[in-house]
Amino acid sequence: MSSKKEINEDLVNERRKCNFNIQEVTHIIDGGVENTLQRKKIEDVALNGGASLDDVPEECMNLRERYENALRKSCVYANILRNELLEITGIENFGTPVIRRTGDAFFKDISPFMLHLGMFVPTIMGQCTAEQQGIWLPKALDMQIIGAYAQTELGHGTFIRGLETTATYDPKTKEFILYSPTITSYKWWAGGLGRTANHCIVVAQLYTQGKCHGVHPFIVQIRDLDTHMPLPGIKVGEIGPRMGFNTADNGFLGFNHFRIPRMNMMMKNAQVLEDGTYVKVARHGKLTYGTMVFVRVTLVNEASFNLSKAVTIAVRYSAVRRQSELRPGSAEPQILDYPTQQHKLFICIATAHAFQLTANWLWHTFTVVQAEMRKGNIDTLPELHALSSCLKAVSTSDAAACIEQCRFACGGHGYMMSSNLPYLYSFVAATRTYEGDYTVLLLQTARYLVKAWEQAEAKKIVTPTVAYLNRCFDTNEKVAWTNSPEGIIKSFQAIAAGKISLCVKNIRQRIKTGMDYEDAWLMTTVQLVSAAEAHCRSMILDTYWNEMQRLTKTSSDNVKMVLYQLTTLYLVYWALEKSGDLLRYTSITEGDIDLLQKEYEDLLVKIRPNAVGLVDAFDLRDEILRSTLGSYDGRVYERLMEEVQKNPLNKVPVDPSFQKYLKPFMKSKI
Ligand SMILES: CCCCCCCCCC/C=C\CCCCCCC/C=C/C(=O)SCCNC(=O)CCNC(=O)[C@H](O)C(C)(C)COP(=O)(O)OP(=O)(O)OC[C@H]1O[C@@H](n2cnc3c(N)ncnc32)[C@H](O)[C@@H]1OP(=O)(O)O
Ligand SMILES: Cc1cc2nc3c(=O)[nH]c(=O)nc-3n(C[C@H](O)[C@H](O)[C@H](O)COP(=O)(O)OP(=O)(O)OC[C@H]3O[C@@H](n4cnc5c(N)ncnc54)[C@H](O)[C@@H]3O)c2cc1C
Repeated sequence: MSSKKEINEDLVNERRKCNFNIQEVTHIIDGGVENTLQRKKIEDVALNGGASLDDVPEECMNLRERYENALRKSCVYANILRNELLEITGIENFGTPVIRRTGDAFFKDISPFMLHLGMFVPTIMGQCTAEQQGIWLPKALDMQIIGAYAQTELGHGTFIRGLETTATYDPKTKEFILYSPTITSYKWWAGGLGRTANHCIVVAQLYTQGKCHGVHPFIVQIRDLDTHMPLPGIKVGEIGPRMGFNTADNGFLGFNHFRIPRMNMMMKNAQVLEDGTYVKVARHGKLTYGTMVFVRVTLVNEASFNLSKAVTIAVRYSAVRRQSELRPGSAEPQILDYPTQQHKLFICIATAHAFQLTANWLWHTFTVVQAEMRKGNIDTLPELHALSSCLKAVSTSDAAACIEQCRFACGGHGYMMSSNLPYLYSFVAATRTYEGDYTVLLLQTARYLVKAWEQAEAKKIVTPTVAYLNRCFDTNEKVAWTNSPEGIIKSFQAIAAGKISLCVKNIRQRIKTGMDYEDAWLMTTVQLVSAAEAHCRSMILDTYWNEMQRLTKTSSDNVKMVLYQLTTLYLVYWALEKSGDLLRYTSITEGDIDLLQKEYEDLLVKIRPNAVGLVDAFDLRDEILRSTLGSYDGRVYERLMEEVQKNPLNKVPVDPSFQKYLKPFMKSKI
């Protein structure tokens, strides 16, 4: 066991073995040297005081203490944010992933301000007119008002058109009347709504001049700004303990004929004039869903970031942990030396890279589409919706599975809250559901793919992300298998095209048997989800491979080599995972699959000496990792012991409940 200041010897050796320049890889992950410098600057400012650390671990507090503690830290952090960080990032980038990342040094669970910054402010930016932004944005950015995003109801989350809350315009008073007509119409789940927010965005069915115009967003004050009491006509509270997000005070909200001024309707995309006339401004009916698209785009980055944390913890721990013996009497190996452990972990490093590069690419696409829309061109929105839907679904789902694998890789200690792995898992598991459930979003992408297929069939040129359909359309034969990165990507495109084609064929056949289109679609949804997933995987593989090629053009040889090995590992891993599909849609043989398996195992051996270097390259400060198992110095056992001292149960040698229950119980007769 190392002394307090020392770095664990095994980790020292691992770092000595690493044969590439770690900083170079950090710059690639960050998207350039400038970004790394900016990130470090933000981290230095945000984490300067080490204000994040709790005397008692969050998990040892009761619900109320946890909430209060999270609020205390949120205020500390928000002060740093508005007084110092905003100046560094600029308003337009204040929600930058880097700020989100430094926030994790303060909260193991979640900040009650998360939704204010993550959705309330972006919705004001995206759904308000310039005049409305002038009113709300400065107050929101300065946190004079704190908001939530209340869309989901007890009865409906997925099906937004089915929301029941009504906002009825009264031209006499120039107000909207908000009403919750049923128990299922109560808003449910909104983060920050239960105890913290004094305002929220409410998505409600708009009625004016006796007609319903569908769901629209409104900005609503729900609590008094001085007393914080709910305003008359508002019923608000916390929904109760959940698997994670326990400090986010997710809330419920009901309205009893609650009135808000006309101008509190967010009017960028549609307006209600003083006399009650409804005016549609937007050229696309779904622009009111804009905040969701934005958050889905950011969630791909979230998936990568959280996974990079989990795998840093698990790889460092696996270098420190020794277990079993390979031969009788031999020294216990580091568990990282077991190929099965490498199989669990190296794919997680590669996945974090794949999602990071895909997230950067998606963010760029998002900004291009936004710029086009500002010019009045909405043609690229459907493609963005299809892209962000499937990438959000697959990246959050894969990241959750990988984080759970990292926990498995840490054995019993991984189950400790102090490892931080359970927190990471519960956070990312929620991302698979919120902001659009996995299946539901893949079905949105499937709609787009079926249309694209029909266009390809009509010999029309389709959009860039589905351009492979034009190429694959005429191929009746199986695609020729070649074992190369390009060959694997092409094969995945063939799988996606084959699956989409089959879906279209099955829908048409079902219609021929007398089904209407909706039923034929419904009966094909299992295959449609699979087709959308295949399309998404082909895009991730393609983006990861091509972006890594581009980004390493000027890198040193060893960096090129290790990143090539990692990218190839990812491609080969997925080829093996989907070998059934490859056998169906390409000319791959059993022999080729054996070769792929061998290549995969060889790659594990090659990557092994650089494993710790690769996770060090994520450059995650200990304050952000917050893990007894994953710190840079590898003092795993000391930290586990230190954590025991902080456990309130250990404050007294005999628990008071002994006298109360255990002693009388033991002394009682059977
Ligand atoms: C001080 C402390 C600091 C702490 C640090 C803070 C740092 C801040 C930074 C934070 C950064 C990141 C973290 C963010 C974290 C956020 C946490 C979020 C928590 C969770 C929030 C929520 O969950 S909010 C609620 C989300 N709800 C949903 O997503 C619902 C899902 N359902 C839907 O989207 C729709 O109902 C659905 C699309 C499924 C169907 O809609 P519907 O109207 O019925 O449409 P359809 O009939 O199916 O389709 C019609 C056509 O419309 C097209 N379409 C649908 N949606 C869109 C769209 N969004 N854009 C464009 N087009 C769309 C669809 O494709 C159809 O087209 P077609 O041509 O007719 O086929
Ligand atoms: C931690 C957390 C935080 C949240 N924060 C917020 C927030 O701040 N604001 C907010 O408004 N909401 C929030 N939500 C709500 C969230 O957006 C919804 O829970 C989510 O969109 C899923 O909707 P649902 O709960 O109605 O699930 P349901 O739609 O009821 O899904 C249940 C099952 O039915 C399936 N299903 C549903 N519809 C279909 C379909 N058409 N085809 C096939 N299968 C279908 C789904 O795949 C799923 O398996 C939060 C949720 C969580 C868990």
